[in-house]
Amino acid sequence: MAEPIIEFKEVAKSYQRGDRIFYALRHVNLTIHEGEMVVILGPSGAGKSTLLNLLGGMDTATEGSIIFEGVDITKYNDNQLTQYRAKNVGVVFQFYNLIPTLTAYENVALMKEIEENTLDPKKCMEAVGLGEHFHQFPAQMSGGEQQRTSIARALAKNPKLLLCDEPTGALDTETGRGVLELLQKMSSESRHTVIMVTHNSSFADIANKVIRVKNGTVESITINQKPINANEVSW
Ligand SMILES: Nc1ncnc2c1ncn2[C@@H]1O[C@H](COP(=O)(O)OP(=O)(O)OP(=O)(O)O)[C@@H](O)[C@H]1O
Repeated sequence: MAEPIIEFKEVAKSYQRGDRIFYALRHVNLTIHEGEMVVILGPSGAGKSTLLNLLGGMDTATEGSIIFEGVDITKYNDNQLTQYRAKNVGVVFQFYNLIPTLTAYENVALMKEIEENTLDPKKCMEAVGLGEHFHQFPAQMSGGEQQRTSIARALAKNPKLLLCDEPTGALDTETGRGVLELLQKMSSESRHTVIMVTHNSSFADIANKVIRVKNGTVESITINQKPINANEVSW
């Protein structure tokens, strides 16, 4: 069994709403192992994005501990949290978030300007099957190609955690399946820990671990002994 990469112990995230405290998440206990493909499922407003943001150090917990490789990141100050994100976390969004005035290659290569120890942008683009598209601007690419570019950009950081928020949400089934296959390959072959938030319960079948979130709590965590290949998933 691989080592746990991240653990949540009694984690909560609350907000003050008027004179009340509102919990976006509470009593969250979970363990994610290196190289796992994890799917976080749940209805709108359940707390999925909150969970993803806490995993990525993009938000801070109000209670509990988040242990990454043995260190409690809830104790980090802003600088340490920035370092945590820079070194360990890549994010893929539903609407790609590419810079429209840069080519696909430049969008990926931009990481070199911002982060240390990045991977060769050319190799990252080839890894996602975009070897032929270096010089195209986002507007000249299909949705699937843009999402592959945004995955290549996230991979250029060589992140331990690859966090994906509805990565197929703007894509048709066939193209979405290609993106899921790529993400599954990232976890099984390159040992990236891939954590994906989705509304789509069919994606549970491709994950090693499925975390179901409802009304701000983790309703269940299930392990798939035999995840199906992403090219077989239908929705
Ligand atoms: N900054 C904030 N201030 C106050 N409440 C917030 C804040 N961020 C999130 N919430 C609340 O926390 C709850 C969970 O939100 P979250 O975005 O995590 O849900 P979600 O499961 O990702 O939903 P969706 O699928 O619609 O994106 C919601 O009720 C939301 O209104």
